[in-house]
Amino acid sequence: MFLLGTVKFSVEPITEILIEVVIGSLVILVTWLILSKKKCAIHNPCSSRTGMEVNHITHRKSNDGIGLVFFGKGEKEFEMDQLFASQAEVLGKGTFGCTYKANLEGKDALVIKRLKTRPRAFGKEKIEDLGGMVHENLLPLKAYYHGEDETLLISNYMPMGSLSHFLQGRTSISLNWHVRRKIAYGVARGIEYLHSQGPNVCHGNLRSSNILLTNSFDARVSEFGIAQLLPAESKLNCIAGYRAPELANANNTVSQKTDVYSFGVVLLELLTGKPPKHGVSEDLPKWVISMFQEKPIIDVFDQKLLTNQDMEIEEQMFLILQLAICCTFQYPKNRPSIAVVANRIRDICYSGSS
Ligand SMILES: Nc1ncnc2c1ncn2[C@@H]1O[C@H](COP(=O)(O)OP(=O)(O)OP(=O)(O)O)[C@@H](O)[C@H]1O
Repeated sequence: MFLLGTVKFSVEPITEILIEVVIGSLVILVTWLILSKKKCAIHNPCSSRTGMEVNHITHRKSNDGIGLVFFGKGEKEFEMDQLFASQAEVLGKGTFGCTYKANLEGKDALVIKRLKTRPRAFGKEKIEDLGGMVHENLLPLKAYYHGEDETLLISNYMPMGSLSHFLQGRTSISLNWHVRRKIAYGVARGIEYLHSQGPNVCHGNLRSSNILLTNSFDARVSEFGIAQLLPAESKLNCIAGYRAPELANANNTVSQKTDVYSFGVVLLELLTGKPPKHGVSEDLPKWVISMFQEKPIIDVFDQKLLTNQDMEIEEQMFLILQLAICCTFQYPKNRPSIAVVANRIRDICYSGSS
């Protein structure tokens, strides 16, 4: 059980830790009781265990180190002139700069992120590291442009849009539990892959608008690692609602544990259907805990998930809720690693018959 190994006492306020330990112990007990009834045949919903593509990435660099650089094995698909001449629409202004959709004639649409700050020294090498990260649950970088005045990151446009687009009701499609748990597991595996690249590698800005969906509702996490390209921005990132409490301290920066916190908030969004900032000031994790004290647990869940009265689904939702609470524990050392989280989601959701 993941929690026992991570809980340690220290000089921090003892009451806060005691609350986390009590919640954690309950999680362990209930999880053990429920899962001990289940069989262990694992049905992995994804094609491969690791999700890593077998193709090794080959970087194609411009000769002078400045200009357009493509990742992968494909041919150079376009020139900068074509990109600048294309029809572009603004998708939004995010933490790291403006994002455009570019329609090039006869080609699939592209997304271009124009970084508002120039990456620090060695930024190009770091972008190339990001371009080498390939996993089926990450949206790969297709190319980047590093010019005299600006840096652009280029990826494929995902027509289905983001998870937040679906959860915040901007479409009439309502995601059922099977889709939501697949997204949760996919995101966990994508982040697990990122974290496996080194102890300091993290996403740094995980949120539901950075989880893009394929036509079959598979998750592709975007914007990974940009926070670490632009360290000056890393304080600003992780917008309110997804930001782990320790980032309030000016000495702390994003880390694998702050990713786990943000992932816990995404899990809560999937379970409750509510935005990460619930009400005027209340964070979703706090709202969920306050609901425990006042109402039956079932009232926490998105009512759209409760229409079938399926006991097995409700049991899974309950267990994933407990996991989300562990991910959003106040103290980073009490949070599980993302690898443990991914395994728990697999055990909870895919170890039975469904
Ligand atoms: N490759 C993509 N395909 C489709 N939509 C995308 C793609 N990349 C980003 N978007 C969408 O474009 C919008 C603007 O993205 P942008 O990254 O600028 O802002 P954000 O994700 O809201 O904020 P932040 O950059 O702080 O994470 C978001 O709604 C996002 O979901």
